[in-house]
Amino acid sequence: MTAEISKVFYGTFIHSLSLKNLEILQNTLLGIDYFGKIAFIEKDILDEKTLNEILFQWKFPEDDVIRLSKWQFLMPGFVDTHTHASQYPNAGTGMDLPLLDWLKKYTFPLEQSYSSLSFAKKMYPTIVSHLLRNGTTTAVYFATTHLESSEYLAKIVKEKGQRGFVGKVNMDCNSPNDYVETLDDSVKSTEEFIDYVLNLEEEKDGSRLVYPIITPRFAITCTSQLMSSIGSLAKKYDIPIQSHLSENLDEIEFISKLFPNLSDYTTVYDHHGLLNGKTIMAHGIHLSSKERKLIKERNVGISHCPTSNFAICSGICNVRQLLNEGIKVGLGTDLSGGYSKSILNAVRNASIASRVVFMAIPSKGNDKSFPHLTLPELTYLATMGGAELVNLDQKIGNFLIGKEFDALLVDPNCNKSPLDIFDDLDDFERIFEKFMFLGDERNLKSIYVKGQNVSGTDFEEVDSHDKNY
Ligand SMILES: O=c1[nH]c(=O)c2nc[nH]c2[nH]1
Ligand SMILES: [Zn+2]
Repeated sequence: MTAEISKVFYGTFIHSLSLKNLEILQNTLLGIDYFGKIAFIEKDILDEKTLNEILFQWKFPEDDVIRLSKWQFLMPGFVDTHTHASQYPNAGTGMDLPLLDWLKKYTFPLEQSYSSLSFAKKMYPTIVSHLLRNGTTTAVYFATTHLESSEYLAKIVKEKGQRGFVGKVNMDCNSPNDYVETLDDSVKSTEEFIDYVLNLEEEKDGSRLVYPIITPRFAITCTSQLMSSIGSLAKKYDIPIQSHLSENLDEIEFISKLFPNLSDYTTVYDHHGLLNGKTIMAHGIHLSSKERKLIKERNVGISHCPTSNFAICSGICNVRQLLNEGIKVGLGTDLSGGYSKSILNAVRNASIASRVVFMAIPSKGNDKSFPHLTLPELTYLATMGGAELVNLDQKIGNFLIGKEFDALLVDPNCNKSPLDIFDDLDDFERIFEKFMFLGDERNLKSIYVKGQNVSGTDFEEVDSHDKNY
């Protein structure tokens, strides 16, 4: 017992041990060291004497313990595995067109505005704050093609204390005349961007919270040469890759015309060296079984973005099938195809999407059980599943000793809470389910990344019935 302890919580912890196993730990004491790592977890502490003995061993003052009040709990922070920070100003608008028309009419013109750094300075701090405030402790961002604005987004993510992957977008064809790069510029500025992000100041333990991610927008807007070149950069710097895959039927048809010698959309990315265990592909709705097999073989993760899929009518991803086939899945908000910045909203729409898939397939025989995504599965996708996609599952995603403490202190009983608790009826499992389906940022009393409370000054104080903090 050598680690110095910086924080100790006592109360209820809810987290995923696996897709099927949601663990609820009550009367639990959890300590965090000065590097933000979980140093100890002691379960079933039912009396003050035992509690004090443990605190004494860890040389931690009893008065400094953060005691959660009745019905409060801590859960792992959310991982948003796919979102476009640049598109936030359009969130909640422009849901009347399918993908390719939507890009042309609404999305490309907005993204072009980020050629101005002062526009980026107005927008990016707001979106990063909103995501954090909604419990997203790790986010995987698309910026735009613009180097300076993309660097600024990475700087803001770092300053606000969020864990993040930031991508400067690459696009050198099939794009508007005023929003397209040359092959050379695209590759050069991407390498400059990587260098900038990798040189942002490290954490006190030498690790980093913000990483660059290679971001070919999608195979429609990238030439073969561009995809191969930035695939090489991903290899050279050993950094992750993100893009879009099989979102919309017109998109897939366009791809087959652009790459007639390659058998399908997934193979296009594979051919250009873009598929590996650090690749995140958004959507993956209309994949053939051959494509799913390749995705599994390459250990690529799929970011399921149901709100976006419903809003711009792209289709409904059969997540159950992906999971059954052993493909990694996380959740994404996909702003602004998706209108909501909250992973809680993605959880709810993932639940609905899975029920729609079930209803669209005529039920067979006597088995009337729903193959919809369950609460433990949805929780896993929003936390551990996301951590797997960003290859941080050994570091974050649940509460195990040695992991970094990325967590949400949830107060289901806060002032103006969107959910009601009935003491005679409810238990922690029901309260947790209510939070996942009814809760919102008002319920998030504190947000921790690597043990630091990042709730910050731009957060409104959430009233509480309890004065322990
Ligand atoms: O949902 C999406 N949002 C985008 O910005 C985009 N670009 C290519 N494909 C895309 N899909
Ligand atoms: Zn997207």
